[in-house]
Amino acid sequence: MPQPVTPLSADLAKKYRQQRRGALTLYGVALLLLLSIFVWVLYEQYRQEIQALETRNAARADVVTEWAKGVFAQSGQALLSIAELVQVQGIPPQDAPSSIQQVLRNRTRSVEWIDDIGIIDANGIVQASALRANLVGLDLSGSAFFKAFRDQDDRTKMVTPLYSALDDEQYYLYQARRLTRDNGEFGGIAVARISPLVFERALKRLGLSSGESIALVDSELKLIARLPPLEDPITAGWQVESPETRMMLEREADTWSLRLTSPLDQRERLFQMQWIEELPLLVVVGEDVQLQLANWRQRAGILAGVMLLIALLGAWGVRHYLNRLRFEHRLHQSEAELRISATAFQTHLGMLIADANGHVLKVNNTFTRITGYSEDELVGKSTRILNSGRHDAAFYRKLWQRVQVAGSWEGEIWSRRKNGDVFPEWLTISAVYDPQGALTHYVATMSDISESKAAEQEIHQLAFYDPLTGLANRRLFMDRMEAALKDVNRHARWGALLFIDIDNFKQINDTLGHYVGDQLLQHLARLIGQTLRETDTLARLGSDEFAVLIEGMSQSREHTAELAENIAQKLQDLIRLPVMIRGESLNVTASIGITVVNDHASSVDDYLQQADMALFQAKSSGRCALSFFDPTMQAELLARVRLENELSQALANEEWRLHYQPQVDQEGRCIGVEGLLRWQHPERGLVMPGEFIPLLESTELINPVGDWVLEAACQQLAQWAHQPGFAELSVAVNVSPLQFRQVDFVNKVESILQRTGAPSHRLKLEVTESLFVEERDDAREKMRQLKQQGVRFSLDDYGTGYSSLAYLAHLPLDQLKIDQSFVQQVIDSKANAAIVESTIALAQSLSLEIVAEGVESDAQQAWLLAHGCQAYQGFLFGQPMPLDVLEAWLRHESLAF
Ligand SMILES: Nc1nc2c(ncn2[C@@H]2O[C@H](COP(=O)(O)O[C@H]3[C@@H](O)[C@H](n4cnc5c(=O)[nH]c(N)nc54)O[C@@H]3COP(=O)(O)O)[C@@H](O)[C@H]2O)c(=O)[nH]1
Repeated sequence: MPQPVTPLSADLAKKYRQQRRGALTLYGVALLLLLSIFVWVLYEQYRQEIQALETRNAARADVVTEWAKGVFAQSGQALLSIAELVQVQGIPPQDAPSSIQQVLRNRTRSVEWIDDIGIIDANGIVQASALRANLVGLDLSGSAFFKAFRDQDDRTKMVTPLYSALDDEQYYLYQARRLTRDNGEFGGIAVARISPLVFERALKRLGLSSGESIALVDSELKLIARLPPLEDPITAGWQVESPETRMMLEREADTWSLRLTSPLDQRERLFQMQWIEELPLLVVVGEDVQLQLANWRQRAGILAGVMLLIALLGAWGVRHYLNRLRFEHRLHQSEAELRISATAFQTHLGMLIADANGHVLKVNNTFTRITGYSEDELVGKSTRILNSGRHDAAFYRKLWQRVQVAGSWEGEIWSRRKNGDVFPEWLTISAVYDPQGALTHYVATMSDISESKAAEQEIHQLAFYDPLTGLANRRLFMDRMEAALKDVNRHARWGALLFIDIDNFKQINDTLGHYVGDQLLQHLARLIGQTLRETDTLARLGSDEFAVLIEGMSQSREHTAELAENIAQKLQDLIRLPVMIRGESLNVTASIGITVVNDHASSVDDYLQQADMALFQAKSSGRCALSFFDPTMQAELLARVRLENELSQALANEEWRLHYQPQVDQEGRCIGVEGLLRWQHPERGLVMPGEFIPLLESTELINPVGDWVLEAACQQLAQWAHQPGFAELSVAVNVSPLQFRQVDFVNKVESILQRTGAPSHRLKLEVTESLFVEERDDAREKMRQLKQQGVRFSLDDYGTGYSSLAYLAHLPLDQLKIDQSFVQQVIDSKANAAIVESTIALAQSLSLEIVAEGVESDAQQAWLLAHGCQAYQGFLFGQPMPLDVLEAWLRHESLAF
């Protein structure tokens, strides 16, 4: 019992893909999260580092600021004491050094960073200098800081940016204090000169960490002091060019922090800048960012390493998981495939697995069912056990070569069942290779195609063979003809095509029944087949029509025709031999049409048509005839076909006309007319019945056309019935035997009479003796029925047939019509005269009217009258004429009688 194959491998693959996608997504999300945390931690640390740096810088800046403030507070104190002293003592004159000079010196010495102290009077003249007597008397009234004190009453003290000293051209800071007299007036200023070196020395004492820088800059961004010290030319008074710093100065903030590349040593630093309150001094503390972030970078490196490790561990885990997933998926897939294989193995196809040596390893149930061998009987055996013996060694050699080269072979092959039956199968053999490319197995699938082969054979048989005789049918015959035409050309040898038609076969069928007819056909098929060579083709094309194709007969047309004629005669002789079927001895003959196949330019249809025409000609010349195709006959037949087509359209095109020929009595008075059919052809004009009546009869078109004649004649009778001079006229019409034999002929005539209202006793139907050759009783009965309606009958063309007089006597006839061939010879031929005489006598004895047709001369009329015939029809009295001409003629004649 095959197991259900679920889930399908497509589902498995989908599930596997989903799980794999899930795992990868989870890993990716975790990695992203971890990376985010890592970045966040690093950023936080960085931020803290920078913050710590800023805090440290600010603290340092505060220290420097406080220290600088202290410096200027001390020197300011010294200046204050001098100011108080001057207020008390006043400014001594230049030439009288006083104790004030000493005070100035003392103060200069007491505050180590004061380079010199001087006093400038209210006019801006240097009055005293602690250390530089040469400065005394110098006029500084134009200096900015002096003007500031002189012009601003409320200014008490001031520290200047760096100024270059006039004496030594060194840069100094100047700290000044207003001197006020007792009366409160401006008394000048006390000025302390402070060397920038004092700051440098002081900063050195602060001690710098690596990468740290501390600088003091004046309000005009001139460098006062800087640690670590810079090399020449960057010394005190050096103008710091830093757009960022200038920008910050312009913002007028007290303190700020910014990160920039130092314009002094080009190292990137985080700077803390801070104005020293009330002093034109800017403290700039910087820390080398890269140096300070070294630890942070180290930590970041470690963190990145950890992060990478985690990512790798995660990747390893995911990979491991995916591998496991893949393994499980393959496992499931393999299981599913195994189940599929197991199920597939048990299919409606027979399956066999053999090893590389062709020894059976396994077969399925279907194989067992088809071959009859159980698995146990086959396992270990060579697959040759199944060979049917219908194929030679070369066949099997090619088969296995194909398997080796292409990896597989498939085709139709005969095999043998266990019970010995040979059967056709559709076999597929596939070679199986291991991953190294070595052949390991063969897998064969097979299906028993006996039934489909049989059906195929049957279909082929039905499609190409006649079921009754087993001969080729028209289709197969046409194919063979096609092939033969090619051969004619290739081998330059002519052939012949014979159409054989059994004479009067229909009669045999009708009289002896279809079974006998079939038996006869089978007998003839065998007979003809035995006579012909194997290379000839015999086919049954229609009910009793056989065709024979004989190829490669001769290189000359005449010889081919001669041979074909001999064969045809031989066949006719054989067919003529009596045969016993169902106790009946049958003698049949055959007509044969022959055409020589000599030209590949003509098509198969052309040749079939030629043979058909030849057969038609043969049959036209009577039973057991033989005829060769004649091109003139072909032209005639084509004309006939064209005429047939035109005739079939004539009724619809209203091309039929009825002309009337008068019939007169011995006085010349018109006693009736004969209606004669004419065809008003659109191109050929008026066509006489001799040209078309036979064709109308052979195509049975005579029936509808005959109906039209009857209808036209009756309508005319009805019209004349009320016209004086016409009412007494009878109208005779020719009725073909075919028309008369119609089952409903009597009904048709009756209904025409009824419909038109024609007086039935004025209608005369002209019938010929041939009507009574077959089914004479039926004819007589129909005549009798119509006679009861008043219709009259005339026996036309009397004398040309061989009617039994005894039988004629029993027919309900009214008139005998002497054929014109006798009438016209009545004067010149005694024989004809005798026939006419006896005909008149017969009519008289049977009490029949007698009318002579074809009377052309007075002598003929006189003779006829002399011998008792008193009614005449002929050109002597009038030709067949259209109605209006006839009516005019009658009026003229009626005047005459
Ligand atoms: N079934 C039908 N057959 C018909 C019909 N109409 C005519 N026919 C048959 O055609 C035959 C020829 O007819 P047609 O050519 O019209 O010839 C008729 C006369 O014209 C001709 N005739 C009469 N008098 C003379 C004469 O003095 N000389 C002369 N050479 N010919 C003459 O005879 C024909 C009449 O013959 P018949 O019918 O036997 O009286 C015609 O024979 C019919 O068989 C039709 O409607 N249906």
